[in-house]
Amino acid sequence: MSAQPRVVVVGGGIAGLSAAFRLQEAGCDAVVLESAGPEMIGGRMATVEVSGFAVNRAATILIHSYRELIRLIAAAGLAGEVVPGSDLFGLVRDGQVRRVRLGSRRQLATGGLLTSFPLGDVGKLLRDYRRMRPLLTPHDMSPMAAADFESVTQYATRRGLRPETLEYLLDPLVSGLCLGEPEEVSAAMPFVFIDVILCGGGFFTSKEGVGFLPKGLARQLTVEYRAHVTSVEDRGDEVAVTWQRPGEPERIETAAACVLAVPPPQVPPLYAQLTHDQREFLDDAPYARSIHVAFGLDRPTRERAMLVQASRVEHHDLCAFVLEHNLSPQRVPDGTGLVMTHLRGAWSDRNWDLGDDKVVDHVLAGVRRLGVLPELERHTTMTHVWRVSPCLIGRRPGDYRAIARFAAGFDPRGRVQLAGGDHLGHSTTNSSVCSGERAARNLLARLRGEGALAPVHH
Ligand SMILES: Cc1cc2nc3c(=O)[nH]c(=O)nc-3n(C[C@H](O)[C@H](O)[C@H](O)COP(=O)(O)OP(=O)(O)OC[C@H]3O[C@@H](n4cnc5c(N)ncnc54)[C@H](O)[C@@H]3O)c2cc1C
Repeated sequence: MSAQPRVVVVGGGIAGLSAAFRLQEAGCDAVVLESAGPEMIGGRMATVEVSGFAVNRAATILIHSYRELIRLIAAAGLAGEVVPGSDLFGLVRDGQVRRVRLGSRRQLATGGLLTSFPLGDVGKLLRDYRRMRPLLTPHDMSPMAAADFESVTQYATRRGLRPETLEYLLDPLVSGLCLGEPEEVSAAMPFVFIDVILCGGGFFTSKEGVGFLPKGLARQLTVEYRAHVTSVEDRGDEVAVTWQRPGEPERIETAAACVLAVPPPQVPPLYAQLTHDQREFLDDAPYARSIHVAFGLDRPTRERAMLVQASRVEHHDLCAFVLEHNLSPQRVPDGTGLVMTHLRGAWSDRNWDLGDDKVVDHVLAGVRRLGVLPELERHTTMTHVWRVSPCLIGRRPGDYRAIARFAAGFDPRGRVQLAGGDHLGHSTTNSSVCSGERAARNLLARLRGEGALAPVHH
C-alpha cells in the first residue's frame, strides 16, 4: 500500500482547490495543474491588484448559506480573514433605487422587497418557493427535473402574474444569477436566486476580496502554474495526464486518480473516454459570456446598497452593480469606492470584441440614463474591463432533466471524477466547493477500497 497515492487535479479554480485540499487532508499526494499564472489562482474566484484596489475577476458575493464553503474556510485556517458584509439591497425602479434589507426568509416576506408588488403575485411566488425549496440543492440540481418544464415567462403567464412582477422582480432575479433573459431560462432560476441570495442569511467578504480563499488554499497545496493540460487518460490501473508549460517539452504525469475541475465544455477536448451522451451534455452547457467593468473611485458613493439590480425596462443592457465599499468598507483603501458593473449576457455576446474605452463609455452612458451612481462619471480613478468566458450557466427549460440523466450516468467509482458547480449545480462558488468535495469523497472511497489509502477508523 502506497502511503500517499498521487492524485492530479486539473484546474485551480475553487472546485479544483477544494478537491485538492480535501484529498491532501485525507493523506493523498495531491498536485494541482493550473493553466494560468499565480495571480489568477481561483479562476472565476480570483482577485487581482489593480491601482491599489483588490479587484475581483468574477465572483464578488459570498453568502452565509454557503455552508460547505464556510466549513472549508475554517478547515483551511482562514476564518480570521473573513469580514461581515452589509445586507442592504437595491432595485432600480422609475429611476430610483428602492432599498431593502435582505438575508432571511422573514425579511424577504416582510422587508419591503415583495410588499411593493401585487399581494396576489407575492402569495403565489412564496407558495411556489416553499414547494420548490426542497428541490434546490447546491451540489446537485437533478431533483429540479420534477419541476422543470417551462421558462420564467411561461411560468409568469401560467400563474397569471402581472407584467410588473415579471419585469421588476423576476427579470432582475434571473439576470442577477445568470445574466440571462426570462424568455430563455428555466422557471427554477429565480427561485434559486431567492433561496441562495435573498434568503441566504446575509453576506460576507474579505479585505482581500473573494480571492483570499483560493490564495489561502493554494499556499497549502502543491500547484503547478502555467501548466496547460492537454489530455487525461484512464488506463485502468492508473491515470495519465499530459501537460505542458509554454516553451517547455510536454510532460506525462501518472497518478492513482484525477479530478477534472474545468468548466463543462472544456472537458471533452481533454478526456476522450466519455460516452456520446456525456460529451453532448458537456458541449451543450448553456453559458453566458460576460464583459463587466470595475470602477475605482476617489470616494464612496452616496448610494448605500451593496448590490443594486436593474430591470431591462429601466435599462436593456446594464443589469447589476456590486458596490464593494458598501459590502464592507474594509474592502477598499480608506475613503475610496469600488463598483463592479455588470452587463447582460446578450450585450456581451454582441460586443465581445469592442475596445475597453467603448465598453466603459457604454456603461457610463447607461448609468446616466438609469439615474444612479453619478460618481462613476465624476470620481473614477481606475477602470478595469473583464471579459470572462465561459462565465455563468443559465439553465433552460429541460436542462435539469438532462442534469439528472448525466448525474445518473457518471460512475462515482471511476478514477477520473469531474468537479465544478456548473456540471450539476448552479454557477456559484459554493456549488463548486460542493462538487470538488464530492469528487474528493468519491476518489477517497475508491482509493481506500483498493487499499491505496488507509481506511478511516472511527
Ligand atoms: C461575472 C461573474 C460573477 C459571479 N458572481 C458570483 C458571486 O457573486 N458569488 C458566487 O458565489 N459565484 C459567482 N460567480 C460564479 C463563480 O465565480 C463560479 O461558479 C466559480 O468560481 C467556478 O469555479 P470552478 O472552479 O468551478 O471554475 P473556474 O473558476 O472556471 O476554474 C477552472 C480553472 O481551470 C483552469 N483550466 C481550464 N482549462 C485548463 C487546462 N486545460 N489545464 C489546466 N487548467 C485549466 C482555468 O484556468 C481555471 O482556473 C460569478 C461568475 C461570474 C463569471
